[in-house]
Amino acid sequence: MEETTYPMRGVNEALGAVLACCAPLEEIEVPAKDACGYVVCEDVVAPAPYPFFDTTISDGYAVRSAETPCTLRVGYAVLAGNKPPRPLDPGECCYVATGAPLPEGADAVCDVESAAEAATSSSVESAAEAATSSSVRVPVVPKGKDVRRRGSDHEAGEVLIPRGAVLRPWDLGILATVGRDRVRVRRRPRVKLFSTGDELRGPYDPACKVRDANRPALEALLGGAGDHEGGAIVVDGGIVADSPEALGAALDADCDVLVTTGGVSVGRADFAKPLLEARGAKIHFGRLHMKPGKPTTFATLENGSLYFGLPGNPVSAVVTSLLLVVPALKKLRGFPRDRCVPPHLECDLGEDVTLDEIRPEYRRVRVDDFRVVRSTGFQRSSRLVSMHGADALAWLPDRRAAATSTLRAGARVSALLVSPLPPARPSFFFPERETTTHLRSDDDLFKLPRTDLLPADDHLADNIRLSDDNVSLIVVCGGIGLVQSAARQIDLVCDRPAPALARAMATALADPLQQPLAALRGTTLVIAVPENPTLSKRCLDAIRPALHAFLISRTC
Ligand SMILES: Nc1nc2c(c(=O)[nH]1)N[C@H]1C(S)=C(S)[C@@H](COP(=O)(O)OP(=O)(O)OC[C@H]3O[C@@H](n4cnc5c(N)ncnc54)[C@H](O)[C@@H]3O)O[C@H]1N2
Ligand code: MOO
Repeated sequence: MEETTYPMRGVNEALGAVLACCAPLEEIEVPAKDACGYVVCEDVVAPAPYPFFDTTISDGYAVRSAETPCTLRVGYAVLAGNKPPRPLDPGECCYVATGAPLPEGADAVCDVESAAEAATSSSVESAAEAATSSSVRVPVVPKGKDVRRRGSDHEAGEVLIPRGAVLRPWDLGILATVGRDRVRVRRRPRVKLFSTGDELRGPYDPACKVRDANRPALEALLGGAGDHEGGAIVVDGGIVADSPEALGAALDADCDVLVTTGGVSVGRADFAKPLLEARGAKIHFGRLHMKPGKPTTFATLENGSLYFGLPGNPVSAVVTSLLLVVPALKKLRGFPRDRCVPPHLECDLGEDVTLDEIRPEYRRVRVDDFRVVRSTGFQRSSRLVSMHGADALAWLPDRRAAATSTLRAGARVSALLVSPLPPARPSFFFPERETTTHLRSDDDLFKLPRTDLLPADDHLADNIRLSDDNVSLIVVCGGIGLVQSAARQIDLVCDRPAPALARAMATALADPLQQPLAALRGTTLVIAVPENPTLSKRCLDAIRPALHAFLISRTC
């Protein structure tokens, strides 16, 4: 076996080298409607105050506030887009639709609902009727009520979108609001993408052995406009045969970034590195201390293009694209450096994992409830299905660095997010109370996988029903006092009481007005403890050994 001469580089060092080579591309002007995802190169400044005139934020009556409360004649109506025909006379009001200009003399608006309420039953009975009456009774309307002043959304000269921002869909609305149909942005990089390998056939070829999975995956990843994608203009270069001549022709492509997959390892048909050397390209790194992705190569070509030689194994190609190529493309697009790299989340391992002997690993994981990571299955670098459903790449140290061969469930790991996270289960949408915050941060139970914490409110029964079948333990906070509100809801959804646990907690509390509960719903244990943080902890402490035994039996 031929031994490669390239030193093994750490991923952070490699990322630093990549970003150092990526100077933001030049500025261009694009139609504002096409500017989503571009980095803007100018401060977008409001040319005029907005709104242009004093207007109203409700459908109602423009009044002179000093005259209220009173009955007023409805002199005329102004709809949005119309001009008031004349100033308001004393004793007069006018109907105004939301967004219509206020007439001179008006300094407040009484919405139609309040006018209807203030009216006697003989005159006006509903908001709809009030809107069409010829006179209206209005209550006290303070000066300025429901008035949207000229320039109160933004003043002339205000910076609405600062230079350097990534334009989002709503920013296109802002550009439209201020009448900008073109905007200065940084050019998107042009990427040329090739797959290499004699064994490969077209991605959708019905009769073949190895279909090209890398081009469709990388074209979408590098060209996609999502937060985790590259946002480049990707040109598909097709499949390149395993020969130095064919690869050499590919390397001559005119683009900002050239990406090939395959042929970067040390095999007889792996021509990328020798060819780069022969052509005098500057090779920044040729091997990485990571799994997957070891033979990843990065170079500056003679014509100035940047070159990524990614491994042919599809997972390796995708993972190294996420960690290196997407950040490079973002830097070229003008993103600030800290926004080029995938964000990371500190998570707990949801299961024991065996570490690689030599290389730190980027394991494909899903992230549950923003805190627990679980593997997407068998992690071989040819098995692209391990990317399916992956929200993040969990960084796992190698055995030597970790001084162990296995990381246990509950261990802290850093997860690099590669897609938008799925929502947490419904219970997490409820406002955190003192107890829930306290328990979550302090209690080891909640660092274990498959535990859930619910407040004792009207939604409790529904929330227990909605909890994932995989949840082993649900802790309900409160509802165990005089009226036992949690008991009724827990009864509705649980099949069997667990009286021994309830008794142990009650004994620990020694308070007749606090009756903790315990019941089983299938194999999920539901317990209800006091809301008070000290008392809830006392309950959990009383049954902790039993809970641990129960949770472990559920995990096995
Ligand atoms: N003696 C050694 N052998 C290998 C080493 C090593 O250090 N010493 N490293 C291994 C690692 S790690 C990787 S990763 C691969 C990468 O090799 P290449 O980049 O040269 O890739 P290929 O050999 O061309 O292909 C690898 C594998 O992937 C399949 N493939 C390639 N392209 C595609 C594609 N577009 N779509 C689907 N599948 C593709 C190809 O058929 C091979 O099965 O090298 C190891 N070997
Ligand atoms: O480093 Mo390779 O990319 O694991 O299979």
